[in-house]
Amino acid sequence: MKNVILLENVKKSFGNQQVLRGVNLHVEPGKIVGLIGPSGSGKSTVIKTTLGMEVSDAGSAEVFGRKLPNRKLLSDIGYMAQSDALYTSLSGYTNLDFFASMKGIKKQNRKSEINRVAKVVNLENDLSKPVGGYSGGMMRRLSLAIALLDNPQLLVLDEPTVGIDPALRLQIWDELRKLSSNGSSILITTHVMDEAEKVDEVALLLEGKVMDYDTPTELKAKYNVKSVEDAFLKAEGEL
Ligand SMILES: Nc1ncnc2c1ncn2[C@@H]1O[C@H](COP(=O)(O)OP(=O)(O)OP(=O)(O)O)[C@@H](O)[C@H]1O
Repeated sequence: MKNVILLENVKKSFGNQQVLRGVNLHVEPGKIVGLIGPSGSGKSTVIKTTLGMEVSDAGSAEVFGRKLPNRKLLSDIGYMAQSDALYTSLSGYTNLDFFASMKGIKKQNRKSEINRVAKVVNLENDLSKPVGGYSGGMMRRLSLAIALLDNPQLLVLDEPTVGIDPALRLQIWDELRKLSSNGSSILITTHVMDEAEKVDEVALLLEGKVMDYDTPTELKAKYNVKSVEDAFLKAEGEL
């Protein structure tokens, strides 16, 4: 399979606001693709139409060569939404255990897998606490740990590092890189521009389209700037 994600000419309006005006995007196996764009440009909408959570008005969206939603494929995808979908009255451990069982991880393997993902996000000492008492950053970390369960073939992460300290961010990026070197693909949205330097390909979402798609190095060369942030600003016409 050439592309794990393939979006062709995807269009989406909400009422009379056209948010996506013909989005083309692909994610190849083992690649980390960063989707960046101004607030409100439609990054989450791209993700939701990819995963079949929003129905597009036109165009096609395929994951692993299939249209979503598709129950069978869902267990191969780790998705982290922008807002946390957690059971706040339950402990971190029980949340992880619930999602681990949803993903079909066998009971005898769950404990070690839960401890592994909790360690990646530094939550191993907070697992017995109820999630309702977690800080915002801790909830983001727990959501990310849930997405990482069972080393999915595809990770789709919507702003995963908001509210996460720089040191832990580095640790998380190490884990994402490890996953991708083992063949997993990752589509990630971010506002943190130094994270956009770490991806394999950057997709610039502007005016409802992917205006540019290239490696960070090529993008910087093309716009003759020193950072992805400046390339982004130049593409936006702000530099
Ligand atoms: N379900 C919906 N109903 C109506 N409007 C929506 C809906 N979902 C998104 N929108 C609108 O579509 C636009 C794009 O939203 P989206 O959340 O995709 O942007 P984003 O690039 O992810 O933004 P941010 O970076 O701020 O998270 C916004 O103007 C938003 O108000």
